Amino acid sequence: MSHLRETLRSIPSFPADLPVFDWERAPEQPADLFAGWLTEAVDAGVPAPHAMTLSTSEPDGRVTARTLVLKDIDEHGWVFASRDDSPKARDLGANPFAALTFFWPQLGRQVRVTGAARKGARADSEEDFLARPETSRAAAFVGHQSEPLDSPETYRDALEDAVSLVTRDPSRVDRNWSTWAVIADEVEFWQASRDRGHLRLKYRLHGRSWERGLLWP
Ligand SMILES: Cc1cc2nc3c(=O)[nH]c(=O)nc-3n(C[C@H](O)[C@H](O)[C@H](O)COP(=O)(O)O)c2cc1C
Repeated sequence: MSHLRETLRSIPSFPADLPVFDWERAPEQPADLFAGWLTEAVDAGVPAPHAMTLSTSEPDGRVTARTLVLKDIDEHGWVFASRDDSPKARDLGANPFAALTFFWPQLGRQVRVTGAARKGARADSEEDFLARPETSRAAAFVGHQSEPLDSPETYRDALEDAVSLVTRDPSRVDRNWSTWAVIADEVEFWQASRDRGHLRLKYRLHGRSWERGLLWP
């Protein structure tokens, strides 16, 4: 057996002490259960508990995924922000369906959110942009996200120019920055159990109300 395979087999996926998921008393709205689990992840000290995997599909059906941070859950859904000229935004322009995956290992929990992503109002995108730290705003102004780069120096020079732009004009907004909301039609909560009696509770939107039921783990 290779050393790597041996190492991988020896790693436990979850700690011994896990919360018990009282699924029968789960709230009617998946967003409420999600907010509770996210708060517990924050309280448990899970690093970057707001980090999530966003999966999209390219026009030819190839699937791509990357990590983003969750910005909010509002009346539309699970909100993230990115550039309009990024590959993910192009994917969503061609096929709005997306999936978000959260994993909070210390609690043995995974949440999967699926639905169509819709671009937020311009005012929301501008508000989100201006709430970002100065260096993040500057990085956005650099642009070219995901395009080939010839050297780190080229990027650093462009970033330096963008930092001075932001310093000179702190209220300047990048019109290419947008928020998006994944309007969930399915949300699945997965709770690990030490004795492998894992629980999966799936919410499905039927018309305007959510139905929920267990899935075989
Ligand atoms: C922890 C973490 C958080 C990130 N948050 C964001 C984000 O909120 N928005 C964003 O555009 N990219 C974010 N990124 C970078 C993306 O993962 C990705 O590299 C970038 O958006 C380009 O993706 P694309 O080529 O699929 O469009 C984050 C990366 C990490 C590791």
